[in-house]
Amino acid sequence: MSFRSASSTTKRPVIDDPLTLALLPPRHESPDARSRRMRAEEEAKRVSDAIDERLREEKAAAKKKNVVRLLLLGQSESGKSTTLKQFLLLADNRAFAAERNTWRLIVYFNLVRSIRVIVELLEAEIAPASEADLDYGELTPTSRDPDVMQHAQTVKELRMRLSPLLHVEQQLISLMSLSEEADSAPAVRTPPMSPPNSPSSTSSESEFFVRPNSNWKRNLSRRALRFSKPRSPKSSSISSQPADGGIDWDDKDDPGRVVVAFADDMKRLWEWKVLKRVLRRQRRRLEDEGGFFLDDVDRITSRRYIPTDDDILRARIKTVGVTEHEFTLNRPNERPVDWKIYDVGGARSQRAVWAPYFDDVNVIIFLAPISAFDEKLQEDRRVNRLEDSLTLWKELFSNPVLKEVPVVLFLNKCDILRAKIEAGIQVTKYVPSYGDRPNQFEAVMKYFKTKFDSVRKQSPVISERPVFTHFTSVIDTKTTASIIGHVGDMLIRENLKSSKLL
Ligand SMILES: Nc1nc2c(ncn2[C@@H]2O[C@H](COP(=O)(O)OP(=O)(O)OP(=O)(O)O)[C@@H](O)[C@H]2O)c(=O)[nH]1
Ligand SMILES: [Mg+2]
Repeated sequence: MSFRSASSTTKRPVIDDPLTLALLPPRHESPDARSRRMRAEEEAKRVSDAIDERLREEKAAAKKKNVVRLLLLGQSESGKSTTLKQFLLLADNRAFAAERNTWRLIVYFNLVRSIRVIVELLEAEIAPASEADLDYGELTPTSRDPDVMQHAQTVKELRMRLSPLLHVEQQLISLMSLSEEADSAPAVRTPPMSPPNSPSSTSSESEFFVRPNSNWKRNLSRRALRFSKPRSPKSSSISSQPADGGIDWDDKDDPGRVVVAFADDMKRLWEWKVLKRVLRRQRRRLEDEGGFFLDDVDRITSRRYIPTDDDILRARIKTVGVTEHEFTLNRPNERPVDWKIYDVGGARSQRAVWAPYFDDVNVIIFLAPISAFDEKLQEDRRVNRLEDSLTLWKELFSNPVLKEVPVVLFLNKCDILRAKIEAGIQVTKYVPSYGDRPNQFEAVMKYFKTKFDSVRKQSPVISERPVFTHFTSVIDTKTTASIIGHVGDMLIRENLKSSKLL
């Protein structure tokens, strides 16, 4: 809305439009009258501009009011993107239908990466002692497992034999990178985060990521379907690719062909007792790590493999930057609610971008993977992952902007926590304050919750603000759907209390 003043000129233009004429200044206007008129017009313009501004603000507020804006926070691999996938599935149970062929490639990528991690673990075990391995007290190499050392030649041959399979990882990275370059946002591999001499700084420490909103999935899917390019009339009648994707047996470049060809090698390697010994020695539980598919080799290497929803939830691709997703959730007997979810990267280098979202969201889900009590941060091998989660949680509660924002805490990866406890891992060894409490799943869960509760209670800013805590395993669709329902109910209750939300 704006008022326009017609300019007063001494010489009146010849105008035959009646409305324009009506707005012209009076014919014989005195200087006083002219300045009064000009002041009035300026005032009218000021009022008009103020109204314009208020309308803009009201429109933006109304727009915000109808949308629940949710920010997912937590360290890397805490389960943020997996939680987002659960929301998308809940909004539309066919959410992944068009993406399965893309996820097939990601599952292969995760599977082959596990093989590379294993080969590198074995190689590190048989490598000649380096300076980093020396025990400076005694000036002797740290003890090597002779049972493993006697397989040194086998390990060397293994890399040779598996090289076509290891090459698939590079092939898939190129495909994903090219997909990104198509959107002029090239993908980058994260550099190893540990100090160069750290024993754990093998190349398996670096992790591939894709940039947000770069349409990498769509492009990768298109590239995946390149494998089903138009065939000659002779071959088009009998296509060896399933209609919804899967391996194209006519294309020698389809990565699935190599993955299938190495199925037995992968299974044998995973069952190799020497490997199990190395993993035990290094206290490495690959089966608890994101994107682990070695227990499903038979299924994944079947000739017509299409990922299930569960596979997609378990597949791992690291987030960098912030991705935004909008959708509508319809719940029985409730009015539909529009959601906008911000999924951020959780690695340390990514956390600087979180704060600007704090005052623009009306709920935060913070994910803390409590199974990580015995793990170190990939970015800094000196820091325990549970400690890092608590530090982040503390920082969240010292931010005054969040006084008004309800926070939901997901103490996540409870399934892995249970598996670790059942495997006999002693919590007190990694968390000495646990003392001689029973090394039992429920007791450990409760103890970790009290730690998060006490951080909140000590917060100088928001100690009174209620926090809604859930024990979660966000790869589990059924329980996560019900927890998401509770989050929705909580928002409605909070809305009634404060009339600020929804
Ligand atoms: N077993 C199990 N796996 C989980 C759980 N939550 C997440 N995962 C897996 O852990 C891996 C990492 O999860 P993501 O959702 O990618 O983690 P993120 O927080 O988005 O990580 P960044 O993008 O690096 O910040 C994935 O392979 C998930 O399938 C859980 O509760 N249980
Ligand atoms: Mg993520």
